[in-house]
Amino acid sequence: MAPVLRAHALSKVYGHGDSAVHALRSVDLAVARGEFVVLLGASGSGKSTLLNILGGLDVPTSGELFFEDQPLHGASDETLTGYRRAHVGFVFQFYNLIPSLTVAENVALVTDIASRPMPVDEAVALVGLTPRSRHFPSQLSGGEQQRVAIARAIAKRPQLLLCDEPTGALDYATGKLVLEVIARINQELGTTALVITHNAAIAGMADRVLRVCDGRIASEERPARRLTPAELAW
Ligand SMILES: Nc1ncnc2c1ncn2[C@@H]1O[C@H](COP(=O)(O)OP(=O)(O)OP(=O)(O)O)[C@@H](O)[C@H]1O
Repeated sequence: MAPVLRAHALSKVYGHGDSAVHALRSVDLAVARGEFVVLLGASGSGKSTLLNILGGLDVPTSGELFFEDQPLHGASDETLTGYRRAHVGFVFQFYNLIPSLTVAENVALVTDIASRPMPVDEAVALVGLTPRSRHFPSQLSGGEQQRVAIARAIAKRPQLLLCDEPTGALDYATGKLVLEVIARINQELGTTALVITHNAAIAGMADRVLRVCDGRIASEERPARRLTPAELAW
């Protein structure tokens, strides 16, 4: 099957001259539809830069990037906004929920503007928060707030779920619950998932693990069997 994302010789340089930072150095990558990819790597290795470019939040300095057959390199801001809106759900370390809106209302913000969203209740149920649907973010734990952020990201039925350190602010047990939700969405909805983490143990959940080092994909491995988050230990 054709990859959903294809990058060729993707490079990103921030700044100029002596102060130039080579955040990505000629990255080649193809991501299969429905794949669960974990990105590991030291701080500053280029993981977020890569994820942001794949998600149309940032643009490469050079190289090519395709979503299905659509070129994203050299695309206008308008095209990138349309790409993100239609196809990409983002989850970040901090949940970025609107404090004055309930769980359901936070999710509805997205479903109101999406073209073929799932019902809000369905998105909230997928992350296991139906009983908390009318609660406000301040009434929820960190892990629950992150699950609301995931519900919001997937409610528009994106092709891609891009997660940058989704468990970075959570304790062990809570982080696992959040990862279980991401794994379930990947498997039940077939959403292609890319997850950045500092936590090598999470890699056992993946179809493929990419190690990013100094702006390059230094190695990749495909675990023989995908573990469930419950089987992970760290
Ligand atoms: N807007 C920017 N301007 C200048 N340099 C940047 C910018 N964004 C990132 N960088 C630099 O690019 C390099 C890669 O950063 P990036 O955030 O992609 O790394 P990372 O692997 O995600 O790190 P972390 O795990 O700490 O989030 C770093 O040296 C960083 O300082």
